[in-house]
Amino acid sequence: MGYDYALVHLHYTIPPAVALTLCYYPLSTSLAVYKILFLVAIAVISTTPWDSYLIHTQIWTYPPNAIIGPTLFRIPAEEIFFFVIQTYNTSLLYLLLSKPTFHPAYLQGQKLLLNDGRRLGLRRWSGISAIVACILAGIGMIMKSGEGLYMGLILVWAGPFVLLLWSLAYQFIIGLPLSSTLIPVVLPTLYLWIVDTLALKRGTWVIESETKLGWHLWDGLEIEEAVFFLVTNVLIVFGLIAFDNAFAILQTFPSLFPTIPTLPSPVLLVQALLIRAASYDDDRIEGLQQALVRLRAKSRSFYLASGVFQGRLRVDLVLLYSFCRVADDLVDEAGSIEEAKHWIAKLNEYLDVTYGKSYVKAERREYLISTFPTPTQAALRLLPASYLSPTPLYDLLKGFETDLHFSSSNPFPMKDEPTLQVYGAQVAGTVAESCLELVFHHTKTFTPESQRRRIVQAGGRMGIALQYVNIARDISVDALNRRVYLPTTWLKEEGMSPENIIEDPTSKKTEALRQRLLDCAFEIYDEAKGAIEQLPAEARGPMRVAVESYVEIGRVLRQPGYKIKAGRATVPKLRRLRVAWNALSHT
Ligand SMILES: CC(C)=CCC/C(C)=C/CC/C(C)=C/CC/C(C)=C/[C@@H]1[C@@H](COP(=O)(O)OP(=O)(O)O)[C@]1(C)CC/C=C(\C)CC/C=C(\C)CCC=C(C)C
Repeated sequence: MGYDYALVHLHYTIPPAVALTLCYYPLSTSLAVYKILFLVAIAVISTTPWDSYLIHTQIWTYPPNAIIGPTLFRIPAEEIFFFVIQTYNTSLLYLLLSKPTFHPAYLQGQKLLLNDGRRLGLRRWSGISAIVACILAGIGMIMKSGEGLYMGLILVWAGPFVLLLWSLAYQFIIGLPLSSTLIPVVLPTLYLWIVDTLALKRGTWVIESETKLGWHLWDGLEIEEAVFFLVTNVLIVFGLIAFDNAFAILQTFPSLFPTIPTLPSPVLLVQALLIRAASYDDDRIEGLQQALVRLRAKSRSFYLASGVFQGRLRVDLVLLYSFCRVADDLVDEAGSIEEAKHWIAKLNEYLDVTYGKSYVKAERREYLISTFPTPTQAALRLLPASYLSPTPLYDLLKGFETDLHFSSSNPFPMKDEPTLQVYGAQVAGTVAESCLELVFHHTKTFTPESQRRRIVQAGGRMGIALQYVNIARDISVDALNRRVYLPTTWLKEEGMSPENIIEDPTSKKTEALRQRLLDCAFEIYDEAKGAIEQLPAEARGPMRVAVESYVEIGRVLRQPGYKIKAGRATVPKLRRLRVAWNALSHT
């Protein structure tokens, strides 16, 4: 009996497990726990017979003075623990690195396959050929026995699993960012190579000389060990990618899978993976890709927050953002007030079509194509209207109409704070209400009607707070467009007029008014934030991140001596990450 192998765990595998757990804990979800348990179970079940055979045939031995004693099918308890902890560590690293990835945007439908099909097909078959070649080489080594035996056994054991996962999920394996594919394989592999070198040198485990090739990757690291750790990490990461690929299919196509369980069964996951790409809704995939690009380009705060929402709620929030953004841009970027009015009228008509007031639903698509510019069509078409009530959306358009007053007979419509509140409620309170409708639709927890009403009311108030932050941030940018959202009554109190702001949006008096607006924003925020804790548990943390990452812009603006650079206040990336972390860790 000895503690050498146990000490390897104590020194090298448990510390990274603790560190990764602490990092991932605030981001963890029941789906993530399910994925890890699923993978650990497969790792233990698939490795045990193979490892037991290696020990039985003495290809691989453990000196009795290096292990504590208990075994399962001759495998020391420390070794079984290795299967578990390696799978756990690599999985956590993958989950951490792939958290921001919006998997539905990486699906490849028929249209995309037609464009890129040859290149993809070539890569697919190259992968299959390489894996099959490794398996055949492994069979050859086993048949020859002798020095290639251990390498042959590794290739023949791991090869079919890699082949299966590659065949099912090669599009994702090729298409996902390298941070979700290469890095979670390379980092743990390098680390385990170093640990293995130390363990082999100390004699914690021994590879018999007659059944190994005798090649070394570096001094003390046998090639078989290097390949073993590489392929096991490849298997773990490919397994997780295949899971995410299947879940992305379930999440993206309500027409194929009208409802999905929070924890999909392995059978459902395989069913999803086996669906032919020809049955995917190409337009939906393309629309989701565009929505993601729009969100990433236009809102750092909501892009960051979108990463912590899950499943179909995340998909629909991204689509709602895209709809609101496109509608806002159509009006804001119009060349004249007439054109802006035209777009508001068309958007109103589009809502009529969508909600079936004056047209039959089949005409919706036709109306869209004949009315709106091509780049905006997918965002408008993919609005998740069946779960959203129309009133907040019509009210949002009313808010856009208020913006048109700035260049008409009433150039400064924000005469006092109540008027500003109404405007805030229209352009942002409505958005909050729509977001909350999606939350209630997509979460399982039952929220009584009276509680929903209270939450929606507080959400509306929070929307106003965020809109105030938005206005406080954009005083200079808005002044360039001859827009002053600061209430005229406040300006009068300072002996100013809206024109003074347009002439000099950076004066001391303007700064004081910015702080006054922020004070109001924070007062409303303080009053409304408690309602987030009444939301279904699975939406609370993500909603805190969405709200806090936007409110942080206001905190930056309130810092004494803060100077706005390049026209707009921004929150540095690390600070945004810290805000998200704190929002998720909040209990
Ligand atoms: C996580 C995720 C993807 C969320 C999506 C949120 C969403 C749908 C946002 C839509 C934003 C948008 C383009 C609206 C059009 C009107 C508008 C411009 C509103 C202003 C947003 C500012 O965005 P941005 O800075 O990009 O705009 P400009 O560049 O200045 O044009 C607003 C400030 C409104 C944002 C308000 C919300 C998202 C509501 C937030 C409140 C909740 C979700 C409720 C919180 C819940 C409780 C219970 C308190």
